[in-house]
Amino acid sequence: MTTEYLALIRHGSYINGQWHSSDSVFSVLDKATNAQISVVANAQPAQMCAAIDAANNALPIWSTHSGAQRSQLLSNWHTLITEHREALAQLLTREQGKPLAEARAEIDYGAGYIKWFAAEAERICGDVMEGVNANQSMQVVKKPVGVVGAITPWNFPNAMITRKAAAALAAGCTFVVKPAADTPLSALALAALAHQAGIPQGVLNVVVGTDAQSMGRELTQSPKVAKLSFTGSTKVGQLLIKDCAATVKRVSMELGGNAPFIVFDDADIEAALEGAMQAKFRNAGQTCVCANRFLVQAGIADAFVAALRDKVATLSQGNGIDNVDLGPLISQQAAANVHALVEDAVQKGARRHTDTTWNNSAFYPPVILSDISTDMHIMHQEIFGPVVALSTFDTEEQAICMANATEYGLAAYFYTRNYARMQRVANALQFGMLGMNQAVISNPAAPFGGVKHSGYGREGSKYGLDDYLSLQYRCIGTH
Ligand SMILES: NC(=O)c1ccc[n+]([C@@H]2O[C@H](COP(=O)([O-])OP(=O)(O)OC[C@H]3O[C@@H](n4cnc5c(N)ncnc54)[C@H](O)[C@@H]3O)[C@@H](O)[C@H]2O)c1
Ligand SMILES: O=C[C@H](O)CS(=O)(=O)O
Repeated sequence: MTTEYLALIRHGSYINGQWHSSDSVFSVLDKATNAQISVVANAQPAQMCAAIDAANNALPIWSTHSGAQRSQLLSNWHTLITEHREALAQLLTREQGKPLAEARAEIDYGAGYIKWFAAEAERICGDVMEGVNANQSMQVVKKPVGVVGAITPWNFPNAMITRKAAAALAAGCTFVVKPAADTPLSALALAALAHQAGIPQGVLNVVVGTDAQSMGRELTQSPKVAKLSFTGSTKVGQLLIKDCAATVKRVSMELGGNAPFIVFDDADIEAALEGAMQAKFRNAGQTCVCANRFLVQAGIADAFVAALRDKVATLSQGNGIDNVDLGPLISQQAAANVHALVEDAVQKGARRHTDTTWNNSAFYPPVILSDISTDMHIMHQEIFGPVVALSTFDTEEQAICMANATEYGLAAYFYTRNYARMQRVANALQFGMLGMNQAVISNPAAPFGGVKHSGYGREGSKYGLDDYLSLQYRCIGTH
């Protein structure tokens, strides 16, 4: 298997159907062992420029492909990804750290977006309408926006690319992506399989390197790039939005989150506990939709914490390539950031319910804290680690107010068996996605995205193509 996943890697950027070397290289490390997996050519801004030119030159060819032809090529890509699922998953686990079972699930999830948009490519429809007078008819035609630039994060190095690329290519756009320097190999493996699938040169380009700022600037400032699709932190998203203003680009922003996980005293507690484990510990807490703030009704809080502690105690932690529940965080520094949030909370009065200690490595142990208050940083920042931060509430109104008290608005979760309460709370929560007695909510058929500082635009679902299409209105004189 090792040879297979290594065979998927090409050691440089994929531009215009060719693999590019560079004057310098950077190492990609196994996140569990810190051993070097591979070295990769470190792209320079000029190579990002070349990728943008390649995508621009490929536009006429690609947009003359019919929807059915684009669909077939996307289906070929999907088939190859599925055939190489295990090799892709092992590669992903090594460069990102997540347990192999989660990596396999991510490959399936990412491939699911390609399958979804292969079908959508054949369903791009406009409108034909009667004119407002006898000698007139009107048409609305959907057209690809053009060259799409994308910048993606390290926490889902496969699915965050396919979630964008599949929609862009289905719409008839061409695509240039800069993945995170921590996890370039999954992106390059996707490029290798896209090449094998017959996706024409220049249609999909992957530019890997460590100089994110310079390469990002090429994307935001090039007049040839019609749209920028970003997934990452809100802080970086805000910078990119500003930088795209000069060329009036369309932007999609999938940004940070601060998800509340509300448990009412009329909830199915066992279901809520299972949901809490799913919503908190996936990818060791490093997902944008992870439960970040647990809000539990006061009367059941002690029992909930005790039962959750018992479940957390069963979690295994270690090298993701083994059969563990929690892998390492993306870096030792990431673990230190999580620890700083825990220490701040404890110093300000939070109560610790786990006797784990951090050994200063990238492996951060699961922690449960209660008595969290609003003066603690952990209440307001993405934890991005396996830490439960729990507060209590008395009334439904208080729970809603606490849940909405954040600048973020990506995902929120709540558990109740009272139908009227379910409707009231759903209507009151200011988030793009709700898990109602459900903790795993992401799938290709769903419109994934947020509001407020979690961004805008939707990925997946029947709405997912809208971000890559523009409308042309045609008023036709029939005299
Ligand atoms: N909403 C979503 O769908 C979603 C999905 C995954 C991750 N995220 C968010 O992403 C963050 C974690 O990922 P991360 O640490 O990679 O985020 P990040 O914002 O630090 O980096 C994301 C990408 O942006 C690039 N980048 C960083 N600074 C840049 C700059 N100045 N100019 C251009 N590009 C730049 C990085 O190289 C990376 O490719 C969290 O906030 C998480 O919530 C959101
Ligand atoms: O971290 C962000 C991802 O979008 C999470 S999910 O896999 O889409 O739920």
